[in-house]
Amino acid sequence: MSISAKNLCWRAGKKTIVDNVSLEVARGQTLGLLGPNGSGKSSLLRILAGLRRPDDGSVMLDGRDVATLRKKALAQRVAFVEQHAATEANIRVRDVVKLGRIPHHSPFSPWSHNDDEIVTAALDRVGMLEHSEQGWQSLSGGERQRVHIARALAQAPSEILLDEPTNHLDIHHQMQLMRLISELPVTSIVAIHDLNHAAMFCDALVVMQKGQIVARGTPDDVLTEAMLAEVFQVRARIEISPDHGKKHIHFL
Ligand SMILES: Nc1ncnc2c1ncn2[C@@H]1O[C@H](COP(=O)(O)OP(=O)(O)OP(=O)(O)O)[C@@H](O)[C@H]1O
Repeated sequence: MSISAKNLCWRAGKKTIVDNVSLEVARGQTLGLLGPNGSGKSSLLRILAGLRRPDDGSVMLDGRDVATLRKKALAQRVAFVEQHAATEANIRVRDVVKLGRIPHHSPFSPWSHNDDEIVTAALDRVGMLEHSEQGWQSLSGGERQRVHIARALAQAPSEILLDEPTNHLDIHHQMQLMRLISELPVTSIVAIHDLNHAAMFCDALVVMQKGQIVARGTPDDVLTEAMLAEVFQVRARIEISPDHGKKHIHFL
């Protein structure tokens, strides 16, 4: 397995935020992480990214415990796009994306033409190449989000974790980004609220509720009217879309 977690628990005070979570994602697969607000998705992603030590359990990358990896080695393979990622300084868009190359350099390895090409390709993939020279502070919310994703791509990760990456994006860019994530030859775990996008773009889904995994499997298996009623407290009618052949949810 590319990334796996075994019996993860994380507590804040007396509250158990992530409660005995185990999961596995095969190389190149896209796992969607669903759940109501406050169900523990961001907390779980932070643990999987190695930013937070679990109180119990372990995260493995290709069978190796991340707790044994040095920070730099972890950053060379795992990229994380956080929900409220902030960049304070007013640096150019291109320089923000260049930050993604830092884990691949040492004080003795100079910036190379290859790095430039990787940064250019990452900007191009999110449609931000023409904004390369623009200052960060002048970008719109959606443009900033796309630059954060370009930075993660420039990191050339083998695993990418994204916390609600389509926040701030218009529908065209939401679709473009979800398609990009699903087509990347990279293992992806993406926290997502749009259940129709989850059906269209994810290989597998995990549903969280109160810190626990309450459903898992293919989108076809997981997205049921009963699950939506139970976990999200909404009434819905689900059909197979005649257009893309995946489940499509009509909220009632
Ligand atoms: N450091 C912390 N201390 C105390 N409680 C916390 C801490 N971090 C998160 N929580 C709580 O843990 C729960 C899960 O939060 P988390 O952000 O992981 O949920 P989420 O599923 O990502 O939610 P959303 O969909 O709203 O982004 C929430 O009730 C939150 O208030």
